[in-house]
Amino acid sequence: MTAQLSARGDVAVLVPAAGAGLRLGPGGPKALRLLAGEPLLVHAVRRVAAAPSVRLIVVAAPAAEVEAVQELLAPVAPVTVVAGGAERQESVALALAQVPPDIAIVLVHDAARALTPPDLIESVAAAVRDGHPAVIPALPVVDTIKEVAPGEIVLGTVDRSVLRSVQTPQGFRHDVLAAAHAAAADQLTDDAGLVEKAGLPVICVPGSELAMKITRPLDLILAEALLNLP
Ligand SMILES: Nc1ccn([C@@H]2O[C@H](COP(=O)(O)OP(=O)(O)OP(=O)(O)O)[C@@H](O)[C@H]2O)c(=O)n1
Ligand SMILES: C[C@](O)(CO)[C@H](O)COP(=O)(O)O
Repeated sequence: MTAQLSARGDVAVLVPAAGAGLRLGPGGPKALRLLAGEPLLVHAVRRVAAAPSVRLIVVAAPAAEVEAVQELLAPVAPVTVVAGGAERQESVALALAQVPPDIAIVLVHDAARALTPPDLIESVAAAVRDGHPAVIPALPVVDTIKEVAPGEIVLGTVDRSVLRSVQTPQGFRHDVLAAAHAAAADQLTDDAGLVEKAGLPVICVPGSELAMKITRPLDLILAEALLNLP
């Protein structure tokens, strides 16, 4: 059954899904790879659509797959699909252009974080609603981190107590995200980085292990196990 989005919601969620998935290995665009018989993008969008604050979902699909993705998602939720760009940041900018000015909060997600629970989406949106211009879900770093020089020469050990592993969805005041993208000079790996460069505060809220990014082949096996959790 197609989910209904809330007409009174104040949140748009952008779902960049145009990546090749090179680290996952051969098998086509990552967002269309199957997890328990369904594409990762379907898992991701179903969970986004289940978050009560969401009024609009915009997916950036691989350019050759726009129509296929529209058909794939039609039974899942009402979704706007655009062609993505060569880099994640470009895909986000192309999706952001579809968000009307009356939507106050924009969340930027990854199709690759297919099992992200709706309550994480709500907690990020709530922190933006509470007055934070930029909010990112994050987890403590569990490994010891070394800084290395070329040749894998260890230069030193980084104090991991001040490090966080950052997830999506990352939430922003709409005007803040739009200005950050308009001013972007480099391709960064996340949207909060653009806001940091603009000198605005970014805060972390607790992330979720379920919001893991499916990146390498073992991640698909882990995700399948997570899906089967009671
Ligand atoms: N040009 C791009 C590159 C990435 N993404 C999306 O950004 C998210 C996070 O990127 P990542 O997990 O790195 O995906 P890929 O770029 O596909 O992976 P890889 O780097 O292994 O090729 C994914 O949902 C991916 O589809 C995108 O929309 N457009
Ligand atoms: C946005 C992100 O998921 C936050 O951790 C991450 O930066 C995406 O990086 P990738 O190299 O495109 O996977």
